[in-house]
Amino acid sequence: MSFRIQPQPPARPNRCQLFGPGSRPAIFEKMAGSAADVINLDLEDSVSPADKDTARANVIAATRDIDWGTKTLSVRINGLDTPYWYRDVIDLLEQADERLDLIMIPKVGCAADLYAVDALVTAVEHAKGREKRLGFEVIIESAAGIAHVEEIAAASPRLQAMSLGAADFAASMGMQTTGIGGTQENYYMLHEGTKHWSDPWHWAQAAIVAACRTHGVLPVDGPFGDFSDDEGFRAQALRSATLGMVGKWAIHPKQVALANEVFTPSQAAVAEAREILAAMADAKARGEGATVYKGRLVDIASIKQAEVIVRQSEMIAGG
Ligand SMILES: CC(=O)SCCNC(=O)CCNC(=O)[C@H](O)C(C)(C)COP(=O)(O)OP(=O)(O)OC[C@H]1O[C@@H](n2cnc3c(N)ncnc32)[C@H](O)[C@@H]1OP(=O)(O)O
Ligand SMILES: O=CC(=O)O
Ligand SMILES: [Mg+2]
Repeated sequence: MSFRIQPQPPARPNRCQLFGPGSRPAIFEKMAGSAADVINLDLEDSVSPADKDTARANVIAATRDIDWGTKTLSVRINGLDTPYWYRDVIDLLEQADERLDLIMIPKVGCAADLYAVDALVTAVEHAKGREKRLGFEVIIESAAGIAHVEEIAAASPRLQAMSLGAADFAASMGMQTTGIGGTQENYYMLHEGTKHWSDPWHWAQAAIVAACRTHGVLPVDGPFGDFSDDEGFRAQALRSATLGMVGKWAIHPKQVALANEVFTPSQAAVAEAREILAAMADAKARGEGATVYKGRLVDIASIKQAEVIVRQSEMIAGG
């Protein structure tokens, strides 16, 4: 137990983060017109080294020239192990419109990574007199990242969201797969001759959710590479939502509606949550801490569970 109140994460919708390469400005208007809550313009792994400077210029122009509506606008910078990241940060902070909400820092391995970026961002913000304080999001996608996930979640007051990056994570962990998320053919239990597939991403997701919930950060599931497999995407997203994640990346526009559907609490789920709250209000009026709802126990913890669903639904409706 702890006497500390668990902090709430930022109250903004984050059901789907739509990615697009910064080197492909022709799709920026399409991204802006999508139903994604968050837009991630990429300067990192979807951009070839030869295109890094052009992509950076495209993205900076897009913060000024494109109407992003009420979306959260984020740019994924290059990793701290590259020669590009400092120029990404300086040019974005010196030249991008204050419409930019977040930068996403990939491949974070320890809290000091965020400290370093925070120091640079803070210096340029002061030097340029930027009034809007830039937020951060990070990707956990390495062995070091998952080993230090809790200190990373606590590392900066700018941090708003943390994603699992299945592709780089698999590579860093030495996993025998080229799949990006989803079921892995060889990860099964055998019971009386029948295969039961298990979820190799589960433990990392659970670690991320726990770190995020401890420190008031939004936990997000990253990419699902096979964009021709809608049911595979939905199954992965449903598992993530059940574990406590608030959204998932889309690496193709057809994944946006799938993510929004899964991470928006259904009308039935909201109605049931409200009924549980009503049943508990009646129980409280009778001086009881526990009661029966549809043949099952509900008690004071059930109020908190129901409030998670109602709060998420109201926040999405209001956003
Ligand atoms: C592991 C990681 O790091 S994941 C994150 C980094 N990766 C990325 O950002 C990749 C993002 N996705 C993409 O670049 C592209 O979607 C690709 C390369 C996967 C596929 O691109 P295409 O071959 O153009 O796909 P496709 O032909 O199916 O596109 C259909 C339509 O959607 C548009 N489109 C494609 N990708 C996007 C996108 N990310 N956002 C918005 N619109 C898009 C196309 O322009 C096309 O529009 P049209 O019908 O008006 O012509
Ligand atoms: O950056 C994302 C990943 O899966 O790697
Ligand atoms: Mg990656």
